[in-house]
Amino acid sequence: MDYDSDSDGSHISATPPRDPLPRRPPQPPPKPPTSYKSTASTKRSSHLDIIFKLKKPSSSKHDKIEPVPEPEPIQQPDLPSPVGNFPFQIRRPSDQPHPISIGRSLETLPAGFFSTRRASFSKICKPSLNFEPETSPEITAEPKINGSDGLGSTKTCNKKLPNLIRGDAPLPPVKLQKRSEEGNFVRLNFNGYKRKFTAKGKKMNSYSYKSKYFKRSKRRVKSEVDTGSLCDEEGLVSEIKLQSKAEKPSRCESVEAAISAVRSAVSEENLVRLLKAIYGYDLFRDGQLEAIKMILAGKSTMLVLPTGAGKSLCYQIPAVVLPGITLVVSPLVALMIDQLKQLPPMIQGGLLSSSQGPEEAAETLRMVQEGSIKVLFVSPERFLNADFLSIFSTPNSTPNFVSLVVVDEAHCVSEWSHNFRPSYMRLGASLLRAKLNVECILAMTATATTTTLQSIMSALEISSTNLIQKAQVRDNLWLSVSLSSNRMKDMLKLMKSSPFLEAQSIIVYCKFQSMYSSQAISNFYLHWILQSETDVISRYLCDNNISAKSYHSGMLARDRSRIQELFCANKIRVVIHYSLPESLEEYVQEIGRGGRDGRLSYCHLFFDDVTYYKLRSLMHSDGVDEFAVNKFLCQVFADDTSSHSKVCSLVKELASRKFDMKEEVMLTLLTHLELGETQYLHLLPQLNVTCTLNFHKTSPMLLADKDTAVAAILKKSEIKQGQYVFNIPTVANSIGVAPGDLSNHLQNLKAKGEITYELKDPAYCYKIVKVPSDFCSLTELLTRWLLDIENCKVWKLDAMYSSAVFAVDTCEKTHDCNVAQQTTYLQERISDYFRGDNNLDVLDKMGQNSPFLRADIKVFLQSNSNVKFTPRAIARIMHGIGSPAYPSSIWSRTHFWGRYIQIDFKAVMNAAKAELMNFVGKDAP
Ligand SMILES: Nc1ncnc2c1ncn2[C@@H]1O[C@H](COP(=O)(O)OP(=O)(O)OP(=O)(O)O)[C@@H](O)[C@H]1O
Repeated sequence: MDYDSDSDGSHISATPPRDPLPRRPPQPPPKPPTSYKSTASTKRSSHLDIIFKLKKPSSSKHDKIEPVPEPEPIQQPDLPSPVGNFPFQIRRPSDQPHPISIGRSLETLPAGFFSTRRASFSKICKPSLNFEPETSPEITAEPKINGSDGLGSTKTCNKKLPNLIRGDAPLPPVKLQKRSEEGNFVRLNFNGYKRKFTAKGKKMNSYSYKSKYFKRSKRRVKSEVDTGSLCDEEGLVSEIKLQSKAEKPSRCESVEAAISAVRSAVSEENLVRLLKAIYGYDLFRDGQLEAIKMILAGKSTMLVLPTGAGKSLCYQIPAVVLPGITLVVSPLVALMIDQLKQLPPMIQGGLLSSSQGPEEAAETLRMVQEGSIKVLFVSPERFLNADFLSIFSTPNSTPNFVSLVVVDEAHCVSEWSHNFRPSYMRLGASLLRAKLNVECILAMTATATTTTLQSIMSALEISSTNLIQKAQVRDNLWLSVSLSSNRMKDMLKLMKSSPFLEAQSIIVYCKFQSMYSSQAISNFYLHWILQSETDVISRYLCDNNISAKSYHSGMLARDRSRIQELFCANKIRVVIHYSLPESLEEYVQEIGRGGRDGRLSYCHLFFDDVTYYKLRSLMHSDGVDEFAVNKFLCQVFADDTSSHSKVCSLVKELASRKFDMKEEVMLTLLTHLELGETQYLHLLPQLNVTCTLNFHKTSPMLLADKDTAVAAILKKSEIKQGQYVFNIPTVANSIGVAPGDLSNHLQNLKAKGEITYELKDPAYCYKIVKVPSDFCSLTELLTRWLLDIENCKVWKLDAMYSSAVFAVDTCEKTHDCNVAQQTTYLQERISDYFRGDNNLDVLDKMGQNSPFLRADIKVFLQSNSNVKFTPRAIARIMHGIGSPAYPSSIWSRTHFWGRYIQIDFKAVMNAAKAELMNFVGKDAP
């Protein structure tokens, strides 16, 4: 395949670029869904005409690669915005001038449509959303959630701010921000003022002082008072709660006494006493006491509490009472660090992460073994490590036995959740019991549908009677939604209106990062630059005198943690979604960043159809076909030998391109092959498998005479430019040692000055346990499973989009648009969704066909006749999404990139399949 070909001749198009298309017949009436699995048949047709304004298209390549577009000026005069009202109108799509109904027309977009600037803003003279709640609560209203805030909260932002992506950026490659739960958002100190505080000490747990993570700039932290604020040069202010040293001794004594009391009798009275002694709180919040009692009774528990409702306390209290270690499994290092920081001073904590140096990890393990760590945070990948597991396979009498395993973000266990992680599949109850000898498991999440809960509880063997579930959205969050065709302008207006204007801290969630090309210093190359939407928006806000900082996964960890620290402890009063979330789970989790101290907070969501279409396409970016799964399986088992002790490896990048499969998808398949009904393989920790080695002291032959490893290296290496290049597992297998042992041996030789070497090519490593007897049925099974996951993601997005459309519609109907009405509607909708209500209305606004689709595919195939395509690869290109074998940096240059984003992905795949059959006769896959 020629990736360098810039011109594919695809400027010749069957689609008349700017002519209006014939109308499609109206959509059939909606059908109620049956289950998320049968997405295609369960989605309801739109009863609304969803429209959007078509901008003058740009078909020039150069238009596509313009730098970040600035928002267009508002064409119409500003309407007065009454205080407390939305500064613009919430409207149904049909309010837009010159509507083009997606239901009836516009099956294709002119080339480059999505690369044009944003549609211009138009104001509508319709009733506006009134932000005055019926009961007129103040923004400083007291907590509404159960229980009191006692000493106030120290824990505010932190963790799992979901992986977001981008908004309506111009076409060249649409790309989700690197998936990370740390989030991509703009954080604001709306008032932008600076305050200087001095403070007396930092809150630390007894272990944390050793960690590099807790070093803080002395310039910014000085000690004086118990509660202070940090302030950086740009005026972002964050409050930190600090613990007075004088308080410690008496507190420790009362904690000891309270722990003994609970150990002798797990009564409510004793637990409240312990709560007071450790945290200073007077009351448990809803669900906490019940969960703690259940865990202390040794019962595995499923806990579903909203974000910020106080889940951490539900394992921290048992951790001090139970005799052994509490292992907390978290999906992200940032999350672990944050949770470790939040441990009360009397709970000794530690963490093990891949980002630690060997000395730091060894020190933590030493402390674990001597029993001086009570709470240990680990990633699920750690469970692949036999050495780690062996530490805990000890009798209950030793200091390092595990009393409790906490699975945080437990929804990651389920493939039907919004954030499935294959490594979480490893946390099945049978493995935890067998390897860790643990009886009690606590699974915690803030967002899970009934289906997700069922799959978590079945994997972790938690009885249905041990489910503690409270409302998914706290009632101190006021929710509103508006459709916007110029989100930047609308957001600015929103922020400059009440009550947003009064808020000190605002989070703006963004979705995408996009690649923009820019002329490089040398004129010969075009460079692609990753630009995060958060950067664009924060720059725009700063230009408009609002102090804002960008925070996204593409930033340096150091910069990120500085911004996080500065903002973290602030009481976030406003959450703005600049882009549609991918699911109601994601929405709920993100709005949960607001009002964590229980005070009233406002959450506004902007949505638009363009973002919806882009996201809908992206939901198909992980999908794979039977053909690819079959090729993948053949490769995985290609190395089968009679000896099952041999280690096989699959270089991630190469395999990903070869099978056109994302790395996470390959890992999902491999994990299924290990943990599915039949165990076909045993996964090992990932390794860099390609070694490039130089000899320095002794000649290679002489060294090989006395060293069998070196002899094997000489035998199995290729010599490239005088260097020995070999595969670590291959050499290790040939001398019957583990790859890790060979690596250690190489390190010794290096220390003696004999060799230098470099390792590259991260690879999945595994041992084959059993070769499948029937590749075809296994292929079919795995493909079906992945397809169900793909459909589930699409359904979740449709449910999110429909909720936004219906919330706007609800407002429209009342002509009064009070934010309370939207809040009530969204709360009900969210609870129906999480309950798994089968009557949930879900719009299906995707077109099913276009008269030009087949003809365009034909032209595309003709102009790329030297390239092999699958129907899915063609559909991805027509939807403007890159894949490992057809990267967006190359394929976004085609004229057809993203042209059929509004036609259902499967319909495009079917058309591509038919055209491929015509084009290559019987050879189409
Ligand atoms: N009983 C209580 N009384 C007062 N404040 C509490 C109580 N329990 C917890 N909190 C405070 O509530 C805040 C949020 O708690 P926590 O971080 O445990 O929430 P969470 O449910 O784990 O949130 P997330 O879903 O983001 O992980 C913390 O500041 C915590 O100290």
